Amino acid sequence: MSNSLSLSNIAAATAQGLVISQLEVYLEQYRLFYDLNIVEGECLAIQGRSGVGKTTLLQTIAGFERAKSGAIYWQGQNILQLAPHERPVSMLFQEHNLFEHLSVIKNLSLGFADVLPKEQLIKAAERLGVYGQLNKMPAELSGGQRQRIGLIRTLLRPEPIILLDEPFAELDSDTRQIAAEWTREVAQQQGKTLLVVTHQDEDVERLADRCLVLGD
Ligand SMILES: Nc1ncnc2c1ncn2[C@@H]1O[C@H](COP(=O)(O)OP(=O)(O)OP(=O)(O)O)[C@@H](O)[C@H]1O
Repeated sequence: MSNSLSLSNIAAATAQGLVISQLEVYLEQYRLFYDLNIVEGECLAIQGRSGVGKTTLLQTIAGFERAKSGAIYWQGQNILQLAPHERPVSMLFQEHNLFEHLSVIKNLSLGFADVLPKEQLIKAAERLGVYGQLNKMPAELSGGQRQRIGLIRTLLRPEPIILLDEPFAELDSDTRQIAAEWTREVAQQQGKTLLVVTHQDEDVERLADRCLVLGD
């Protein structure tokens, strides 16, 4: 099943009265207000000036910041009271994504309760140019290599909602394109619902079904 729903598909389905599964976010946090709906399987890019509240939105959906008030519905259930590890969410932060005392491959295996999707991990590492780093410690990696390892782990974990906070910021333009296209492909194949904070319009074009520009 392809979960890459175009907006026209969504409009058509809605017109036919079909129930569309959504992530619904109604939040008050600090002095910020959020009201957004994201269809399951959609990729939403989030932009806006520095300080407008992009990271706060992702951190609150993931449960790392406690909302002042509101609700977050996923498939009809309010997940706002759940602890971060209980939420159906996998998040890539701007930094601090790897455990320093664990090798890269051990970092990658975190979050897989059953079997590590080793073949998938190796394919991803090859595609993103970090295969040679798998047996190293995080301290031996460059910022861009760390970012790609974090991206692979975040995308391949089983949670259906993926939050990426400036995931390509440390990558050169060629690697950025490869990483964005890989992200899009995996998200589509696995039916992930993706929220991506980015300052780059090219990421929006490569990845997103829709772009939300947060304003004051
Ligand atoms: N713990 C906190 N307590 C009070 N206000 C906070 C806290 N954390 C963030 N804020 C405020 O929330 C607002 C949004 O910050 P946030 O980091 O989400 O912005 P952003 O859009 O992600 O910025 P950038 O593009 O620079 O990363 C800012 O005005 C910030 O001062």
